[in-house]
Amino acid sequence: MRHFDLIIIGTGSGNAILDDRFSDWDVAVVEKGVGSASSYGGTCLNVGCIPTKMFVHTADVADSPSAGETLGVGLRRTEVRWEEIRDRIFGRIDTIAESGRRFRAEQNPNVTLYEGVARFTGVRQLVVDTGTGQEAISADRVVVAAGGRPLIPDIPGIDDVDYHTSDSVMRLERLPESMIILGTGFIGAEFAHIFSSLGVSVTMVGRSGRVLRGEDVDVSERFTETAARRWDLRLNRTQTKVAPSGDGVELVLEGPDGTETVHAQTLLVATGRRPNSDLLDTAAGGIATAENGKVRVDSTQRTSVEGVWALGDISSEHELKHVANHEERVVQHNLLHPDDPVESDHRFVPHAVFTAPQIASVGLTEQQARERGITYTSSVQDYAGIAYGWAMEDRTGFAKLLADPASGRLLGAHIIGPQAPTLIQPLVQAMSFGLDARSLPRGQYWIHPAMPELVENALLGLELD
Ligand SMILES: Cc1cc2nc3c(=O)[nH]c(=O)nc-3n(C[C@H](O)[C@H](O)[C@H](O)COP(=O)(O)OP(=O)(O)OC[C@H]3O[C@@H](n4cnc5c(N)ncnc54)[C@H](O)[C@@H]3O)c2cc1C
Ligand SMILES: NC(=O)c1ccc[n+]([C@@H]2O[C@H](COP(=O)([O-])OP(=O)(O)OC[C@H]3O[C@@H](n4cnc5c(N)ncnc54)[C@H](O)[C@@H]3O)[C@@H](O)[C@H]2O)c1
Repeated sequence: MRHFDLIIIGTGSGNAILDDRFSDWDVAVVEKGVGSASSYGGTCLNVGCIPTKMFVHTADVADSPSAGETLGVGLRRTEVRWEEIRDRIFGRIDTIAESGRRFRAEQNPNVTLYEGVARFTGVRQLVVDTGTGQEAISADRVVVAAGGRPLIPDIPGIDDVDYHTSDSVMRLERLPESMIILGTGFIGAEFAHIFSSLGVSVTMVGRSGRVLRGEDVDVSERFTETAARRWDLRLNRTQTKVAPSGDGVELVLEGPDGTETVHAQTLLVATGRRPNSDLLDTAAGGIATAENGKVRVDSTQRTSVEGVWALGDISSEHELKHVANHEERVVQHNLLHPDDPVESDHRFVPHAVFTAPQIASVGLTEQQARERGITYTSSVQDYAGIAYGWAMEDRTGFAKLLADPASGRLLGAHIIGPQAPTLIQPLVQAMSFGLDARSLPRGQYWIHPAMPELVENALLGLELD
Protein backbone atom coordinates (compact mmCIF):
# COMPACT_ATOMS: atom_id res chain seq x y z
CA MET A 1 0.00 0.00 0.00
CA ARG A 2 1.51 3.32 -1.06
CA HIS A 3 1.40 5.99 1.65
CA PHE A 4 0.98 9.72 0.92
CA ASP A 5 1.00 12.96 2.90
CA LEU A 6 -2.40 13.81 1.44
CA ILE A 7 -5.12 12.15 -0.64
CA ILE A 8 -7.75 14.32 -2.35
CA ILE A 9 -10.84 12.49 -3.62
CA GLY A 10 -12.64 14.47 -6.32
CA THR A 11 -11.41 17.14 -8.72
CA GLY A 12 -14.29 19.62 -8.58
CA SER A 13 -13.48 22.17 -5.90
CA GLY A 14 -11.01 19.64 -4.46
CA ASN A 15 -8.78 20.25 -7.46
CA ALA A 16 -8.12 23.84 -6.34
CA ILE A 17 -6.54 22.89 -3.00
CA LEU A 18 -3.10 22.23 -4.42
CA ASP A 19 -0.90 25.25 -5.02
CA ASP A 20 2.81 25.98 -4.64
CA ARG A 21 2.58 25.69 -0.87
CA PHE A 22 1.98 21.96 -1.30
CA SER A 23 4.90 21.40 -3.67
CA ASP A 24 6.88 19.41 -1.10
CA TRP A 25 3.88 17.27 -0.10
CA ASP A 26 3.49 13.80 -1.62
CA VAL A 27 -0.11 13.95 -2.87
CA ALA A 28 -2.55 11.50 -4.49
CA VAL A 29 -5.53 12.87 -6.41
CA VAL A 30 -8.33 10.41 -7.23
CA GLU A 31 -10.95 11.08 -9.89
CA LYS A 32 -13.44 8.70 -11.51
CA GLY A 33 -14.69 11.17 -14.17
CA VAL A 34 -18.12 12.82 -14.51
CA GLY A 35 -20.78 12.79 -17.21
CA SER A 36 -21.05 10.77 -20.38
CA ALA A 37 -17.52 11.84 -21.41
CA SER A 38 -16.06 10.76 -18.01
CA SER A 39 -14.42 14.14 -17.65
CA TYR A 40 -11.88 15.55 -15.22
CA GLY A 41 -12.69 18.61 -13.11
CA GLY A 42 -16.03 17.86 -11.46
CA THR A 43 -19.68 18.74 -11.91
CA CYS A 44 -19.63 22.53 -12.28
CA LEU A 45 -17.18 22.59 -15.16
CA ASN A 46 -18.44 19.55 -17.07
CA VAL A 47 -22.13 18.93 -16.36
CA GLY A 48 -23.21 21.78 -14.09
CA CYS A 49 -22.92 25.54 -13.74
CA ILE A 50 -20.71 26.32 -16.69
CA PRO A 51 -22.26 24.42 -19.61
CA THR A 52 -25.78 25.12 -18.34
CA LYS A 53 -25.12 28.85 -18.28
CA MET A 54 -23.61 28.68 -21.76
CA PHE A 55 -26.86 27.07 -22.89
CA VAL A 56 -28.91 29.59 -20.85
CA HIS A 57 -27.27 32.52 -22.59
CA THR A 58 -27.94 30.90 -25.96
CA ALA A 59 -31.56 30.34 -24.88
CA ASP A 60 -31.89 33.99 -23.82
CA VAL A 61 -30.75 35.05 -27.30
CA ALA A 62 -33.09 32.52 -28.96
CA ASP A 63 -35.94 33.91 -26.86
CA SER A 64 -35.41 37.53 -27.88
CA PRO A 65 -38.28 37.57 -30.43
CA SER A 66 -40.75 37.39 -27.51
CA ALA A 67 -39.07 40.39 -25.80
CA GLY A 68 -38.97 42.26 -29.11
CA GLU A 69 -42.68 41.74 -29.70
CA THR A 70 -43.57 43.71 -26.55
CA LEU A 71 -41.31 46.56 -27.68
CA GLY A 72 -42.63 46.82 -31.23
CA VAL A 73 -39.70 45.07 -32.85
CA GLY A 74 -40.59 42.08 -35.01
CA LEU A 75 -37.90 39.42 -34.78
CA ARG A 76 -37.96 35.83 -35.90
CA ARG A 77 -36.01 32.83 -34.71
CA THR A 78 -35.45 31.17 -38.04
CA GLU A 79 -33.05 28.42 -37.11
CA VAL A 80 -31.66 26.55 -34.11
CA ARG A 81 -28.53 24.59 -35.01
CA TRP A 82 -28.42 22.29 -31.98
CA GLU A 83 -25.34 20.32 -33.04
CA GLU A 84 -23.44 23.58 -33.55
CA ILE A 85 -24.55 24.97 -30.17
CA ARG A 86 -23.67 21.73 -28.37
CA ASP A 87 -20.31 21.34 -30.06
CA ARG A 88 -19.35 24.99 -29.53
CA ILE A 89 -20.07 24.67 -25.79
CA PHE A 90 -18.41 21.30 -25.24
CA GLY A 91 -15.59 22.13 -27.64
CA ARG A 92 -14.59 24.75 -25.11
CA ILE A 93 -15.38 22.78 -21.95
CA ASP A 94 -13.81 19.48 -22.96
CA THR A 95 -10.59 21.29 -23.84
CA ILE A 96 -10.44 22.96 -20.41
CA ALA A 97 -11.20 19.67 -18.63
CA GLU A 98 -8.58 17.76 -20.58
CA SER A 99 -5.90 20.39 -20.02
CA GLY A 100 -6.72 20.32 -16.29
CA ARG A 101 -6.27 16.56 -16.29
CA ARG A 102 -3.02 16.76 -18.21
CA PHE A 103 -1.66 19.41 -15.87
CA ARG A 104 -2.22 17.20 -12.82
CA ALA A 105 -1.10 14.01 -14.52
CA GLU A 106 2.01 15.34 -16.22
CA GLN A 107 3.13 18.65 -14.75
CA ASN A 108 2.92 18.12 -10.99
CA PRO A 109 5.92 15.95 -10.02
CA ASN A 110 4.67 15.65 -6.43
CA VAL A 111 1.16 14.52 -7.46
CA THR A 112 0.05 11.04 -8.48
CA LEU A 113 -3.25 11.01 -10.34
CA TYR A 114 -5.36 7.87 -9.88
CA GLU A 115 -8.19 7.63 -12.40
CA GLY A 116 -10.89 5.40 -10.99
CA VAL A 117 -13.43 4.97 -8.23
CA ALA A 118 -12.06 5.29 -4.70
CA ARG A 119 -13.52 3.34 -1.80
CA PHE A 120 -12.52 3.45 1.86
CA THR A 121 -11.20 0.20 3.32
CA GLY A 122 -10.15 1.60 6.70
CA VAL A 123 -9.22 4.80 8.49
CA ARG A 124 -7.46 7.02 5.90
CA GLN A 125 -7.05 3.91 3.72
CA LEU A 126 -8.57 3.48 0.27
CA VAL A 127 -8.69 1.20 -2.72
CA VAL A 128 -8.96 2.75 -6.17
CA ASP A 129 -10.57 0.66 -8.88
CA THR A 130 -8.91 1.94 -12.04
CA GLY A 131 -10.74 -0.41 -14.37
CA THR A 132 -7.53 -2.31 -15.06
CA GLY A 133 -6.74 -3.14 -11.44
CA GLN A 134 -6.95 -2.09 -7.82
CA GLU A 135 -4.51 0.25 -6.11
CA ALA A 136 -4.40 0.44 -2.31
CA ILE A 137 -3.37 3.82 -0.91
CA SER A 138 -3.26 5.50 2.48
CA ALA A 139 -2.34 8.95 3.79
CA ASP A 140 -1.81 11.08 6.88
CA ARG A 141 -4.60 13.37 5.69
CA VAL A 142 -7.56 12.84 3.36
CA VAL A 143 -9.88 15.39 1.75
CA VAL A 144 -13.27 14.05 0.71
CA ALA A 145 -14.51 16.30 -2.11
CA ALA A 146 -16.48 13.66 -4.02
CA GLY A 147 -19.68 15.64 -4.66
CA GLY A 148 -22.98 14.03 -5.62
CA ARG A 149 -24.95 12.69 -8.56
CA PRO A 150 -28.53 12.83 -9.87
CA LEU A 151 -31.11 11.07 -7.75
CA ILE A 152 -33.45 8.85 -9.75
CA PRO A 153 -36.92 8.39 -8.22
CA ASP A 154 -38.37 4.95 -7.92
CA ILE A 155 -41.13 5.19 -10.56
CA PRO A 156 -42.45 1.87 -11.90
CA GLY A 157 -40.92 1.31 -15.35
CA ILE A 158 -38.11 3.86 -15.01
CA ASP A 159 -35.44 1.24 -15.76
CA ASP A 160 -37.18 0.28 -19.02
CA VAL A 161 -37.00 3.73 -20.63
CA ASP A 162 -34.15 5.85 -21.94
CA TYR A 163 -34.18 8.84 -19.66
CA HIS A 164 -31.72 11.69 -19.32
CA THR A 165 -30.34 13.59 -16.36
CA SER A 166 -28.33 16.81 -16.27
CA ASP A 167 -25.28 14.56 -16.78
CA SER A 168 -26.36 13.59 -20.30
CA VAL A 169 -29.08 15.91 -21.63
CA MET A 170 -26.71 18.64 -22.82
CA ARG A 171 -25.03 16.18 -25.19
CA LEU A 172 -28.21 14.95 -26.94
CA GLU A 173 -27.58 13.79 -30.49
CA ARG A 174 -30.52 15.79 -31.83
CA LEU A 175 -32.85 18.41 -30.41
CA PRO A 176 -36.12 16.60 -29.61
CA GLU A 177 -39.51 18.02 -30.53
CA SER A 178 -40.85 17.44 -27.04
CA MET A 179 -39.52 16.86 -23.55
CA ILE A 180 -41.02 15.92 -20.19
CA ILE A 181 -39.11 17.46 -17.31
CA LEU A 182 -39.70 15.71 -14.03
CA GLY A 183 -38.95 18.03 -11.10
CA THR A 184 -39.58 21.71 -10.48
CA GLY A 185 -36.33 22.66 -8.75
CA PHE A 186 -33.24 24.52 -9.99
CA ILE A 187 -32.32 22.03 -12.70
CA GLY A 188 -35.89 21.60 -13.96
CA ALA A 189 -36.43 25.38 -14.16
CA GLU A 190 -33.14 26.06 -15.95
CA PHE A 191 -33.52 23.28 -18.52
CA ALA A 192 -37.19 24.13 -19.15
CA HIS A 193 -36.04 27.64 -20.14
CA ILE A 194 -33.16 26.28 -22.24
CA PHE A 195 -35.12 23.71 -24.21
CA SER A 196 -38.36 25.68 -24.62
CA SER A 197 -36.42 28.70 -25.91
CA LEU A 198 -34.76 26.45 -28.47
CA GLY A 199 -38.19 25.35 -29.70
CA VAL A 200 -38.80 22.15 -27.73
CA SER A 201 -42.33 21.64 -26.43
CA VAL A 202 -41.82 21.23 -22.66
CA THR A 203 -44.10 19.52 -20.17
CA MET A 204 -43.01 20.09 -16.59
CA VAL A 205 -44.26 17.73 -13.89
CA GLY A 206 -44.16 18.50 -10.18
CA ARG A 207 -45.47 17.01 -6.99
CA SER A 208 -46.35 20.23 -5.21
CA GLY A 209 -48.46 23.20 -6.30
CA ARG A 210 -45.55 25.53 -7.09
CA VAL A 211 -42.38 25.64 -9.15
CA LEU A 212 -39.20 26.50 -7.19
CA ARG A 213 -41.09 26.18 -3.96
CA GLY A 214 -37.92 26.65 -1.89
CA GLU A 215 -37.96 30.34 -2.85
CA ASP A 216 -39.84 33.05 -1.00
CA VAL A 217 -43.52 32.24 -1.61
CA ASP A 218 -44.19 35.48 -3.53
CA VAL A 219 -41.29 34.74 -5.88
CA SER A 220 -42.28 31.11 -6.30
CA GLU A 221 -45.91 32.06 -7.00
CA ARG A 222 -44.92 34.68 -9.56
CA PHE A 223 -42.55 32.24 -11.24
CA THR A 224 -45.22 29.53 -11.33
CA GLU A 225 -47.64 31.94 -13.06
CA THR A 226 -45.08 32.80 -15.75
CA ALA A 227 -44.01 29.16 -16.12
CA ALA A 228 -47.63 28.14 -16.76
CA ARG A 229 -47.71 30.55 -19.70
CA ARG A 230 -44.54 29.09 -21.23
CA TRP A 231 -44.74 25.37 -20.53
CA ASP A 232 -47.35 22.68 -20.13
CA LEU A 233 -47.21 22.71 -16.37
CA ARG A 234 -48.62 19.69 -14.51
CA LEU A 235 -48.46 20.38 -10.78
CA ASN A 236 -49.81 18.43 -7.80
CA ARG A 237 -49.09 15.23 -9.76
CA THR A 238 -47.69 11.88 -8.69
CA GLN A 239 -46.23 9.52 -11.26
CA THR A 240 -47.59 6.02 -11.32
CA LYS A 241 -45.82 4.58 -14.35
CA VAL A 242 -43.38 5.36 -17.13
CA ALA A 243 -43.05 3.30 -20.30
CA PRO A 244 -41.54 3.46 -23.81
CA SER A 245 -43.98 4.88 -26.35
CA GLY A 246 -43.33 5.29 -30.07
CA ASP A 247 -40.08 7.21 -30.44
CA GLY A 248 -40.19 8.42 -26.84
CA VAL A 249 -41.79 7.84 -23.47
CA GLU A 250 -45.15 8.13 -21.79
CA LEU A 251 -45.68 9.05 -18.17
CA VAL A 252 -48.86 8.21 -16.31
CA LEU A 253 -49.84 10.78 -13.71
CA GLU A 254 -52.39 11.05 -10.94
CA GLY A 255 -53.55 14.57 -10.20
CA PRO A 256 -56.45 16.82 -9.33
CA ASP A 257 -58.23 15.78 -12.57
CA GLY A 258 -57.63 12.06 -12.12
CA THR A 259 -55.37 9.90 -14.27
CA GLU A 260 -53.64 11.38 -17.30
CA THR A 261 -50.87 10.31 -19.67
CA VAL A 262 -48.25 12.63 -21.10
CA HIS A 263 -46.00 11.71 -24.05
CA ALA A 264 -42.70 13.18 -25.20
CA GLN A 265 -39.66 12.20 -27.22
CA THR A 266 -37.33 12.77 -24.26
CA LEU A 267 -37.61 12.44 -20.50
CA LEU A 268 -35.36 14.56 -18.29
CA VAL A 269 -35.24 13.51 -14.64
CA ALA A 270 -34.40 16.50 -12.43
CA THR A 271 -35.54 15.37 -9.01
CA GLY A 272 -32.56 16.32 -6.87
CA ARG A 273 -29.09 14.96 -6.22
CA ARG A 274 -27.61 12.55 -3.70
CA PRO A 275 -24.13 12.61 -2.14
CA ASN A 276 -21.51 10.12 -3.37
CA SER A 277 -20.74 8.84 0.15
CA ASP A 278 -22.15 5.40 -0.77
CA LEU A 279 -19.72 5.00 -3.69
CA LEU A 280 -16.90 5.91 -1.32
CA ASP A 281 -18.09 3.61 1.47
CA THR A 282 -17.40 6.35 3.97
CA ALA A 283 -18.60 4.04 6.77
CA ALA A 284 -15.61 1.74 6.14
CA GLY A 285 -13.39 4.78 6.71
CA GLY A 286 -15.15 5.45 10.03
CA ILE A 287 -16.60 8.69 8.67
CA ALA A 288 -19.96 9.70 10.13
CA THR A 289 -22.75 10.63 7.73
CA ALA A 290 -26.22 12.08 8.23
CA GLU A 291 -29.40 10.19 7.29
CA ASN A 292 -29.38 11.76 3.82
CA GLY A 293 -25.84 10.46 3.19
CA LYS A 294 -24.08 13.82 3.66
CA VAL A 295 -20.70 13.56 5.40
CA ARG A 296 -20.85 15.27 8.77
CA VAL A 297 -18.35 18.09 9.25
CA ASP A 298 -17.68 20.68 11.94
CA SER A 299 -17.29 24.39 11.25
CA THR A 300 -13.65 23.84 10.20
CA GLN A 301 -14.74 21.15 7.67
CA ARG A 302 -13.28 18.32 9.82
CA THR A 303 -15.12 15.00 9.65
CA SER A 304 -15.55 12.60 12.56
CA VAL A 305 -12.14 11.07 11.72
CA GLU A 306 -8.91 12.83 12.70
CA GLY A 307 -7.05 13.99 9.60
CA VAL A 308 -10.07 13.69 7.27
CA TRP A 309 -11.82 16.78 5.92
CA ALA A 310 -14.82 17.10 3.60
CA LEU A 311 -16.12 19.94 1.45
CA GLY A 312 -18.71 20.79 -1.17
CA ASP A 313 -21.78 18.85 -2.21
CA ILE A 314 -20.82 15.67 -0.33
CA SER A 315 -21.08 17.44 3.01
CA SER A 316 -22.68 20.84 2.55
CA GLU A 317 -26.38 21.66 2.84
CA HIS A 318 -25.75 24.25 0.09
CA GLU A 319 -25.15 22.47 -3.23
CA LEU A 320 -23.59 25.52 -4.86
CA LYS A 321 -20.21 26.02 -6.48
CA HIS A 322 -19.39 29.25 -4.63
CA VAL A 323 -19.97 27.40 -1.35
CA ALA A 324 -17.84 24.42 -2.41
CA ASN A 325 -15.07 26.86 -3.38
CA HIS A 326 -15.33 28.71 -0.06
CA GLU A 327 -15.12 25.44 1.88
CA GLU A 328 -12.17 24.38 -0.28
CA ARG A 329 -10.28 27.53 0.78
CA VAL A 330 -11.08 26.74 4.43
CA VAL A 331 -9.79 23.17 4.06
CA GLN A 332 -6.70 24.41 2.23
CA HIS A 333 -5.88 26.81 5.08
CA ASN A 334 -6.53 24.18 7.74
CA LEU A 335 -4.28 21.62 6.02
CA LEU A 336 -1.47 24.19 5.91
CA HIS A 337 -2.12 25.66 9.38
CA PRO A 338 -3.45 22.85 11.59
CA ASP A 339 -2.70 24.86 14.76
CA ASP A 340 -4.59 27.93 13.56
CA PRO A 341 -7.77 26.60 11.90
CA VAL A 342 -10.40 28.85 10.34
CA GLU A 343 -14.15 28.24 10.10
CA SER A 344 -16.49 28.27 7.12
CA ASP A 345 -18.84 31.23 6.90
CA HIS A 346 -22.33 30.11 5.87
CA ARG A 347 -24.18 33.17 7.21
CA PHE A 348 -25.26 34.81 3.95
CA VAL A 349 -25.15 32.27 1.13
CA PRO A 350 -26.80 33.64 -2.01
CA HIS A 351 -28.11 31.58 -4.90
CA ALA A 352 -29.52 32.28 -8.32
CA VAL A 353 -31.68 30.30 -10.72
CA PHE A 354 -30.77 31.11 -14.30
CA THR A 355 -34.18 30.53 -15.81
CA ALA A 356 -36.63 33.10 -17.20
CA PRO A 357 -37.38 35.31 -15.41
CA GLN A 358 -34.14 35.02 -13.47
CA ILE A 359 -34.25 34.59 -9.70
CA ALA A 360 -31.75 35.43 -6.97
CA SER A 361 -31.99 35.22 -3.23
CA VAL A 362 -30.01 35.64 -0.01
CA GLY A 363 -30.98 35.29 3.62
CA LEU A 364 -34.38 34.57 5.13
CA THR A 365 -37.58 34.17 3.16
CA GLU A 366 -40.66 35.80 4.68
CA GLN A 367 -41.96 32.36 5.67
CA GLN A 368 -38.72 31.53 7.49
CA ALA A 369 -38.78 34.87 9.32
CA ARG A 370 -42.35 34.17 10.42
CA GLU A 371 -41.66 30.57 11.45
CA ARG A 372 -38.70 31.72 13.54
CA GLY A 373 -40.71 34.46 15.21
CA ILE A 374 -38.34 37.15 13.93
CA THR A 375 -39.67 40.73 13.88
CA TYR A 376 -39.31 42.11 10.38
CA THR A 377 -40.48 44.78 8.02
CA SER A 378 -40.67 44.16 4.28
CA SER A 379 -40.67 46.16 1.09
CA VAL A 380 -41.51 45.20 -2.49
CA GLN A 381 -40.33 47.19 -5.50
CA ASP A 382 -41.57 46.24 -8.97
CA TYR A 383 -39.34 46.56 -12.02
CA ALA A 384 -42.37 48.28 -13.54
CA GLY A 385 -41.80 51.14 -11.11
CA ILE A 386 -38.23 52.02 -12.13
CA ALA A 387 -37.08 53.76 -15.28
CA TYR A 388 -35.17 50.83 -16.72
CA GLY A 389 -38.15 48.59 -16.05
CA TRP A 390 -40.22 50.95 -18.21
CA ALA A 391 -37.60 50.60 -20.92
CA MET A 392 -37.91 46.82 -20.79
CA GLU A 393 -41.71 46.90 -20.37
CA ASP A 394 -41.22 44.44 -17.54
CA ARG A 395 -44.53 43.59 -15.88
CA THR A 396 -43.62 40.60 -13.72
CA GLY A 397 -40.36 41.26 -11.87
CA PHE A 398 -39.84 42.61 -8.37
CA ALA A 399 -37.39 42.85 -5.51
CA LYS A 400 -38.51 41.99 -2.01
CA LEU A 401 -36.48 42.93 1.05
CA LEU A 402 -36.86 41.97 4.69
CA ALA A 403 -35.16 43.96 7.43
CA ASP A 404 -35.06 44.26 11.19
CA PRO A 405 -36.95 47.54 11.83
CA ALA A 406 -35.02 48.32 15.00
CA SER A 407 -31.45 47.87 13.76
CA GLY A 408 -32.01 48.42 10.04
CA ARG A 409 -30.14 45.17 9.40
CA LEU A 410 -31.18 43.34 6.23
CA LEU A 411 -32.55 39.86 6.90
CA GLY A 412 -33.29 38.67 3.37
CA ALA A 413 -33.45 39.76 -0.25
CA HIS A 414 -35.30 38.10 -3.13
CA ILE A 415 -35.36 39.26 -6.72
CA ILE A 416 -37.24 37.85 -9.70
CA GLY A 417 -36.60 39.54 -13.04
CA PRO A 418 -33.90 40.53 -15.52
CA GLN A 419 -30.32 40.43 -14.17
CA ALA A 420 -31.50 39.28 -10.72
CA PRO A 421 -28.20 37.43 -9.99
CA THR A 422 -26.25 40.64 -10.64
CA LEU A 423 -28.66 43.00 -8.90
CA ILE A 424 -28.56 41.04 -5.65
CA GLN A 425 -24.82 41.38 -5.12
CA PRO A 426 -24.86 44.79 -3.33
CA LEU A 427 -27.38 43.29 -0.91
CA VAL A 428 -25.16 40.25 -0.28
CA GLN A 429 -22.35 42.71 0.35
CA ALA A 430 -24.47 44.79 2.73
CA MET A 431 -25.48 41.73 4.73
CA SER A 432 -21.97 40.28 4.82
CA PHE A 433 -20.37 43.51 6.00
CA GLY A 434 -23.21 44.58 8.28
CA LEU A 435 -24.14 47.69 6.26
CA ASP A 436 -27.30 49.33 7.48
CA ALA A 437 -30.43 49.52 5.29
CA ARG A 438 -30.85 53.16 6.44
CA SER A 439 -27.49 54.38 5.13
CA LEU A 440 -27.31 52.11 2.06
CA PRO A 441 -29.76 53.93 -0.25
CA ARG A 442 -28.68 57.50 0.49
CA GLY A 443 -25.05 56.91 1.55
CA GLN A 444 -23.94 56.33 -2.03
CA TYR A 445 -24.86 57.30 -5.59
CA TRP A 446 -26.98 54.91 -7.64
CA ILE A 447 -26.44 55.32 -11.37
CA HIS A 448 -29.53 56.69 -13.09
CA PRO A 449 -31.43 55.19 -14.82
CA ALA A 450 -29.72 51.84 -14.29
CA MET A 451 -31.32 48.67 -13.02
CA PRO A 452 -29.84 48.84 -9.49
CA GLU A 453 -32.41 51.61 -8.88
CA LEU A 454 -34.66 48.61 -8.23
CA VAL A 455 -32.56 47.84 -5.14
CA GLU A 456 -32.29 51.51 -4.14
CA ASN A 457 -36.07 51.96 -4.24
CA ALA A 458 -36.70 48.68 -2.42
CA LEU A 459 -34.37 49.88 0.35
CA LEU A 460 -36.12 53.27 0.51
CA GLY A 461 -39.44 51.43 0.83
CA LEU A 462 -38.46 49.73 4.10
CA GLU A 463 -40.25 51.20 7.12
CA LEU A 464 -37.51 51.30 9.71
CA ASP A 465 -37.83 52.63 13.29
C1 LIG B 1 -26.99 20.99 -13.89
C2 LIG B 1 -26.34 21.72 -12.74
C3 LIG B 1 -26.22 23.08 -12.78
C4 LIG B 1 -25.61 23.75 -11.73
N1 LIG B 1 -25.53 25.11 -11.78
C5 LIG B 1 -24.96 25.78 -10.76
C6 LIG B 1 -24.84 27.20 -10.80
O1 LIG B 1 -25.24 27.86 -11.76
N2 LIG B 1 -24.27 27.83 -9.75
C7 LIG B 1 -23.83 27.14 -8.66
O2 LIG B 1 -23.33 27.76 -7.72
N3 LIG B 1 -23.92 25.79 -8.60
C8 LIG B 1 -24.47 25.10 -9.62
N4 LIG B 1 -24.56 23.74 -9.57
C9 LIG B 1 -24.02 23.05 -8.39
C10 LIG B 1 -22.49 22.88 -8.48
O3 LIG B 1 -22.18 22.28 -9.71
C11 LIG B 1 -21.98 22.03 -7.33
O4 LIG B 1 -22.37 22.61 -6.10
C12 LIG B 1 -20.47 21.91 -7.33
O5 LIG B 1 -20.00 21.48 -8.57
C13 LIG B 1 -20.02 20.94 -6.24
O6 LIG B 1 -18.62 20.81 -6.27
P1 LIG B 1 -17.89 19.62 -5.49
O7 LIG B 1 -16.43 19.86 -5.65
O8 LIG B 1 -18.44 19.48 -4.13
O9 LIG B 1 -18.33 18.31 -6.26
P2 LIG B 1 -18.11 17.87 -7.79
O10 LIG B 1 -17.79 19.02 -8.65
O11 LIG B 1 -19.26 17.02 -8.11
O12 LIG B 1 -16.77 17.00 -7.72
C14 LIG B 1 -16.75 15.73 -7.16
C15 LIG B 1 -15.81 14.88 -7.98
O13 LIG B 1 -15.56 13.67 -7.25
C16 LIG B 1 -15.52 12.60 -8.17
N5 LIG B 1 -15.85 11.39 -7.42
C17 LIG B 1 -17.01 11.10 -6.79
N6 LIG B 1 -16.94 9.92 -6.16
C18 LIG B 1 -15.70 9.45 -6.40
C19 LIG B 1 -15.02 8.26 -6.03
N7 LIG B 1 -15.60 7.35 -5.24
N8 LIG B 1 -13.77 8.09 -6.48
C20 LIG B 1 -13.16 9.02 -7.27
N9 LIG B 1 -13.75 10.16 -7.65
C21 LIG B 1 -15.00 10.37 -7.20
C22 LIG B 1 -16.56 12.95 -9.21
O14 LIG B 1 -16.32 12.27 -10.42
C23 LIG B 1 -16.39 14.46 -9.33
O15 LIG B 1 -15.49 14.82 -10.36
C24 LIG B 1 -25.13 23.03 -10.61
C25 LIG B 1 -25.23 21.64 -10.58
C26 LIG B 1 -25.83 20.99 -11.64
C27 LIG B 1 -25.93 19.49 -11.59
N1 LIG C 1 -28.22 27.97 -10.53
C1 LIG C 1 -27.76 27.15 -9.59
O1 LIG C 1 -27.09 27.55 -8.64
C2 LIG C 1 -28.04 25.68 -9.71
C3 LIG C 1 -28.53 25.14 -10.88
C4 LIG C 1 -28.79 23.77 -10.94
C5 LIG C 1 -28.56 23.00 -9.81
N2 LIG C 1 -28.08 23.56 -8.69
C6 LIG C 1 -27.88 22.76 -7.46
O2 LIG C 1 -28.15 21.40 -7.74
C7 LIG C 1 -29.12 20.93 -6.80
C8 LIG C 1 -29.96 19.88 -7.45
O3 LIG C 1 -30.89 20.46 -8.38
P1 LIG C 1 -32.30 19.80 -8.63
O4 LIG C 1 -33.12 20.72 -9.42
O5 LIG C 1 -32.11 18.41 -9.11
O6 LIG C 1 -32.84 19.65 -7.16
P2 LIG C 1 -33.86 20.53 -6.33
O7 LIG C 1 -33.79 19.99 -4.95
O8 LIG C 1 -33.68 21.98 -6.56
O9 LIG C 1 -35.26 20.16 -6.98
C9 LIG C 1 -35.69 18.84 -7.10
C10 LIG C 1 -37.19 18.87 -7.21
O10 LIG C 1 -37.64 17.58 -7.59
C11 LIG C 1 -38.77 17.26 -6.79
N3 LIG C 1 -38.93 15.83 -6.74
C12 LIG C 1 -38.27 14.91 -6.02
N4 LIG C 1 -38.73 13.69 -6.30
C13 LIG C 1 -39.70 13.83 -7.23
C14 LIG C 1 -40.55 12.95 -7.93
N5 LIG C 1 -40.53 11.66 -7.73
N6 LIG C 1 -41.41 13.47 -8.81
C15 LIG C 1 -41.48 14.79 -9.05
N7 LIG C 1 -40.71 15.67 -8.41
C16 LIG C 1 -39.84 15.20 -7.53
C17 LIG C 1 -38.49 17.92 -5.46
O11 LIG C 1 -39.67 18.09 -4.74
C18 LIG C 1 -37.87 19.23 -5.91
O12 LIG C 1 -38.83 20.21 -6.17
C19 LIG C 1 -29.90 22.17 -6.39
O13 LIG C 1 -30.46 22.01 -5.12
C20 LIG C 1 -28.87 23.25 -6.42
O14 LIG C 1 -28.26 23.37 -5.16
C21 LIG C 1 -27.82 24.89 -8.61
